[in-house]
Amino acid sequence: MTLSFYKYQGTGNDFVMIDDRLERFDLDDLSTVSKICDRKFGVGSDGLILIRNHPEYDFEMIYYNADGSQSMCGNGARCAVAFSHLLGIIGLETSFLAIDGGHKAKIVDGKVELLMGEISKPKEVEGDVFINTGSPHHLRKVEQIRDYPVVEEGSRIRYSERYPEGTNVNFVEAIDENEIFVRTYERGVENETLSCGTGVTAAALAFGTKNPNQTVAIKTLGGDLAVRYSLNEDHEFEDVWLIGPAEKVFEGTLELNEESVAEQSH
Ligand SMILES: N[C@H](CCC[C@H](N)C(=O)O)C(=O)O
Repeated sequence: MTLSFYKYQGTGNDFVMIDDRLERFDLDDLSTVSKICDRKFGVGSDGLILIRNHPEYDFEMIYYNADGSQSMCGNGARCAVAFSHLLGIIGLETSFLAIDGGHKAKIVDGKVELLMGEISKPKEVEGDVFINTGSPHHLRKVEQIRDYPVVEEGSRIRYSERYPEGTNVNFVEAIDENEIFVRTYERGVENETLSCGTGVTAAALAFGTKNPNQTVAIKTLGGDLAVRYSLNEDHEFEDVWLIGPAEKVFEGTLELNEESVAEQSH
């Protein structure tokens, strides 16, 4: 059975995208998800994204990390918007469904702006910070970030008893008043990724700026992102937008053995 796919990347966080509006992909077949994401035996990516129809939204995005686990993915959502535009499902604005609920997004000057969903209040954790921006993030302020042992320290925190479900771990260095550099160890990829959308959003909110209603510039190993947000009178985050590029890299076809694709009769 062959399935066509597209490869997208958003500041180096890369995804296999499948137009699954015919609902042929078996959502429970996690071994096929990991095979597709495998960088030696498959296409290779940080995650896999299915686009499906939805009665109340322009589309639904179903995201899997490379290990088959599921969560909200900010960069993946931005790539899903660009992909849905390419497929002609949407124009330049959309309202779509992800695992953490509905999101608005728009394509402006070739970048995708994503309105983030519910965000938890920052919690202090032994000198670090924890925020859930649709996926869980442990954040630590560091110096000389380029030399920081991201995988060693990131995996230690990710697998610590504090996080029975695991967490993503971000290391953040302040560049100036409104600019930070972020490196991320990602749960479900179990490695450092070149950028993490929900992670840089958490970093911007935790350490990004002293001036609310500002845009925080974020540098990552994979490229530049921005987060714009405002604070309401209770000092809660509101209108949090994640902004950045989402590029199509190539397209191809996947050879899937029969059991990887749900029978037509389902
Ligand atoms: N690995 C994350 C999901 C993907 C997050 C990241 N790729 C993003 O852009 O937000 C988790 O398991 O919570």
